Amino acid sequence: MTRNFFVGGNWKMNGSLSQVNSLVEILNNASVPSNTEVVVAPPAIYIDRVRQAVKKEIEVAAQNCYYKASGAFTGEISPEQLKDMGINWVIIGHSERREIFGESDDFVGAKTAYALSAGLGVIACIGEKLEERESGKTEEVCFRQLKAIASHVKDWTHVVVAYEPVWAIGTGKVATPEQAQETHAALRKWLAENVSKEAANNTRILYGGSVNGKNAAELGKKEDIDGFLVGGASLKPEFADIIAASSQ
Ligand SMILES: O=C[C@H](O)COP(=O)(O)O
Repeated sequence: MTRNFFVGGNWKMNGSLSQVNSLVEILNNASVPSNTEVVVAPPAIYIDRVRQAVKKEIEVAAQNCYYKASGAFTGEISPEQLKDMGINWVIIGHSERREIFGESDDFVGAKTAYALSAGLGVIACIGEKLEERESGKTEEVCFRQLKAIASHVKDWTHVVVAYEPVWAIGTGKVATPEQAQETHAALRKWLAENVSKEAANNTRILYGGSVNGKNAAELGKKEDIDGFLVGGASLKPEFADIIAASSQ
């Protein structure tokens, strides 16, 4: 099974209207290899503008959503509303949502299942903190987070897993290709043993954490690294190099 490469750009809470327009221009000029899916996640207020302005080869994602269709949930956006606006992807369970906004493993699992049932593809994020890696708990933490998703989600066809070690996010401390590969392989083995062989073979596992135009190609060569979830560098022209790296 060939897993198509997947490059996600998570803009987080960055950008102004004029910066968003410049980023769209960069994206529209970027060449997207035929084996690569590119999905960018602007702040919610700019999602529709980006969707309308960006070329069709590039999809747009939300950075978060809730797990109800509608109702008194101030500040939230439903998966149904995203679909209504032509959005087909959402990022769920980013470590910033988990850490800053207190999202639990179970909440992340429930939101993932609901978003899938509404027809969205989900980029489901997992990853360990520095102290967890240093105490040898990387796999334990990642497996716990995956298990919470698997307890809600049976069909993984539209799930993309993003492994983002928290210590590598926004720090410039990228995991080495070997470190990332080791964890990705363990995650795939976990999927084979706990979900299905099909899910293990087909599910894209992205690496996220200080990916840039220089390190992307080496990381992307590793067998179990199927793409990236990029933060800071997705706000720069070098994002086009990261997209291109997938074909090297
Ligand atoms: O969602 C993206 C990750 O948090 C990675 O962010 P970064 O590339 O700025 O380290």
